[in-house]
Amino acid sequence: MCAKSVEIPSIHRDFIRVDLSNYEQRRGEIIKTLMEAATEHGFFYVVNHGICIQDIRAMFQTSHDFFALPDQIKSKYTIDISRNAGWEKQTQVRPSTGVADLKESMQMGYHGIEDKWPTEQDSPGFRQKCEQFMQQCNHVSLQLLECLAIGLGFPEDYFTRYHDITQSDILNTLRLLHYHDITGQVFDNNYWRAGAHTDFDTLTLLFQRPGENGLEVCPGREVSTAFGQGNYWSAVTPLEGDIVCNIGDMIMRWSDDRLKSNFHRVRAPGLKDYQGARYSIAYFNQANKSAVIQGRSVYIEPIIAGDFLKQAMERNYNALQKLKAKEQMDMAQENTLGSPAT
Ligand SMILES: O=C(O)CCC(=O)C(=O)O
Ligand SMILES: [Fe+2]
Repeated sequence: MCAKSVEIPSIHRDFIRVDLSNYEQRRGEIIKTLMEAATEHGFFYVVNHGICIQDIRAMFQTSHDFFALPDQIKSKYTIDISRNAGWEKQTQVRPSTGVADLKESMQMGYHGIEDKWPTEQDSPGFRQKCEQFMQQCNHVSLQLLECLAIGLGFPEDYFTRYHDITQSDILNTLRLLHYHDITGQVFDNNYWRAGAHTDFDTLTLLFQRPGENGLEVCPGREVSTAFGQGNYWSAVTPLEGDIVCNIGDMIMRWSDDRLKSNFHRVRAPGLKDYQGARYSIAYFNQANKSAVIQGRSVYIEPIIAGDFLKQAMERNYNALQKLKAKEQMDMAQENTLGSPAT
């Protein structure tokens, strides 16, 4: 399965740039461009979004400083999967690869995670910077969600009223990612900085740093089977200040598949590439846990957002168990075939 996803060829794509400047005056134009981007590629750049480069750089610096702490300190904030908050290092195994991503990450939410915020002593300014950045990401996200609702023919608050960060059941998450420096190292084909996956959420905002390449997408309608075994992968080049946005599974279902969530991954660079560290920052929008996700034509069966996520995680877990069982069977078969005849 993993080897196959490597075999999919790559092509260059120019992803659509959605310009959010003069939002109120240009909303109609923005909706048009956004709908094209969200229904065709599912991945697009968002530019002139109002988060200034200095703030983005400062957030990256905060992330860098946190990850530079000894593991002993970071492990005080080890991830709690049930709250999707905290620190993990090389523990996320994707069903597309069967091995842990070559990365560490730190996830923070809005409510109920007091024990997962690093103390001021451990990471000065971390909480304040993250919370400020989350507010900025939320502002951009609400504009995009509003435009998507109108573009789909719904009332403008159709999605935004279910992404209410003042509610205690908000699931929006800020994820800081650090892919380690692997200079001089060579990994097998099934090792990825982030294995192929779709996001479970409604809308992801992703910040990258120039030169730290590796993000690839298998866009929209072309994905036909599981784990990125669609037609072509395309690189999503990091452009400083621009946000890379992608549609997630939750809003794909909510929109009866009109908005397209698609597979993406982060390649582990080879010896000929830049193999230094990569830092990225993702802001995942998810509907409030109690929100009802209901389509109008294809997915008319309502589902609570919390259950949707639970089911998505269970599907992932089951796919991983299946992969492991298959690997064990293959290994047992190889051993049998390879054992000397008696
Ligand atoms: O780091 C990246 O560029 C992508 C991360 C990602 O896809 C994720 O965390 O879901
Ligand atoms: Fe992702």
